[in-house]
Amino acid sequence: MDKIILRGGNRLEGETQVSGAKNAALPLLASSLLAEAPMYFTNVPHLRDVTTTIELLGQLGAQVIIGERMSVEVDATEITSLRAPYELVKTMRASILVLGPLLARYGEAEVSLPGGCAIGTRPVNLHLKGLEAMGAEIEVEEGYIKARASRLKGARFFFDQASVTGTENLMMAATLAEGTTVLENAAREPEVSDLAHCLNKMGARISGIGSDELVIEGVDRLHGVEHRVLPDRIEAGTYMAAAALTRGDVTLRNTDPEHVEAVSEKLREMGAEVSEGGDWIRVQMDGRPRAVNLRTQPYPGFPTDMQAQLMVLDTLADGGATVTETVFENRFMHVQELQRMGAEIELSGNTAFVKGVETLTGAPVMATDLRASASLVLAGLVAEGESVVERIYHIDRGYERIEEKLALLGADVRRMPA
Ligand SMILES: CC(=O)N[C@H]1[C@@H](OP(=O)(O)OP(=O)(O)OC[C@H]2O[C@@H](n3ccc(=O)[nH]c3=O)[C@H](O)[C@@H]2O)O[C@H](CO)[C@@H](O)[C@@H]1O
Ligand SMILES: C=C(OP(=O)(O)O)C(=O)O
Repeated sequence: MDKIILRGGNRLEGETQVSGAKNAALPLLASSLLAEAPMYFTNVPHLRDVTTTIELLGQLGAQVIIGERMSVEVDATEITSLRAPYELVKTMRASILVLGPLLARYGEAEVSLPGGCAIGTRPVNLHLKGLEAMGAEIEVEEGYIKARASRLKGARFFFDQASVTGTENLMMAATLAEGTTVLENAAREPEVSDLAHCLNKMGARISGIGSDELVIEGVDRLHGVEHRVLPDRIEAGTYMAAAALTRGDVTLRNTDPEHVEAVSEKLREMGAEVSEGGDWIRVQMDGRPRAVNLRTQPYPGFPTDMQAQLMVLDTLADGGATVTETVFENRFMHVQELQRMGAEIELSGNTAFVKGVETLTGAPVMATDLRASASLVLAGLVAEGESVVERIYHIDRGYERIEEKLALLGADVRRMPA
């Protein structure tokens, strides 16, 4: 397994390009299953989860062509299978996103249950309940969700817990249902809106985009379109944190400042200067961060996918702070590893109490989740001596060439192949 080796202490300076968003690309690729003609996506990030999705679409019988400059064409007009196998779903929970489209277009789907993962149990009960409300018959047998519906019917569905992929799955299913679907307490994440805009270009009739109530009038068919994947706000946030942590000066291009506002606000409270224009953000920092409390919330609140990375700033802050995780029950895998690097953190339930220290020290570390691993890379940028971050395949799920981008900004970092 590849490792990332870092020597801490370099200040990050310069510019980097933000890639397309993983969490937008995955549902967009799945939406190709709804179209009666090929879909063409640009700004698709080169990530392990994207490759897994392409492999899954290929197994279903879609023709996928990977073009130049991160473009991907998906022709799902002649599907040969309606089954998403465990072998692929277990490596990427977002495979559940093929359920809604397959059921809506073909009246049948068999998708492996994703199961839990490092950050919690992560049930899909709301995806299933919503599809049942739309008339689907669903059975769970031998670890597979088996769903059938001759034609889905529009329904009113309330999410008792806002769910990002749940909203995306039901929204995609509803586009081809008979009648109108209303999704209440829908997720408002920008990736949900990006998908909704793409579906409308394909001929869907979705209103309320960006709000917590989506109204979807079903149509008979959707056509193929071209769509550019929106920039990755979590990748952007991670480089913003890296800039602040190393007391650097970094400008991010191809990004949307509005989508990272909650992170920018926290970094400003910590003492960074964050300036922004139409599609760029600059983060400058001098001196030690101030300790700042963090509490994760659905969008537009502070994202759970940035909790681990900003906690690293608190470990080096002047003062103490609490970090409260409200979205997932067990998203503190980074804590033990940060402690091994000298951080002073105490965990109690869903809250971490972080007391800032003067320095972290390099160590061999690893995590079994994407953002926890990213936070360890950030810690390695400032820790004294050498840090070795193992199990880098988790990072490759969500960060494109992280070591190259960081090295171009001045970090002492390299990947050691297995
Ligand atoms: C591919 C993708 O877009 N992944 C993102 C998506 O994950 P994902 O869509 O899986 O996360 P959800 O928004 O569904 O999860 C939010 C909360 O709802 C709960 N829940 C969810 C569905 C369900 O049927 N029942 C239920 O109880 C979950 O356990 C969790 O506590 O949103 C998360 C929250 O912003 C992010 O961390 C992930 O990066
Ligand atoms: C939790 C994440 O992703 P996923 O939902 O794909 O596991 C993430 O991107 O941080």
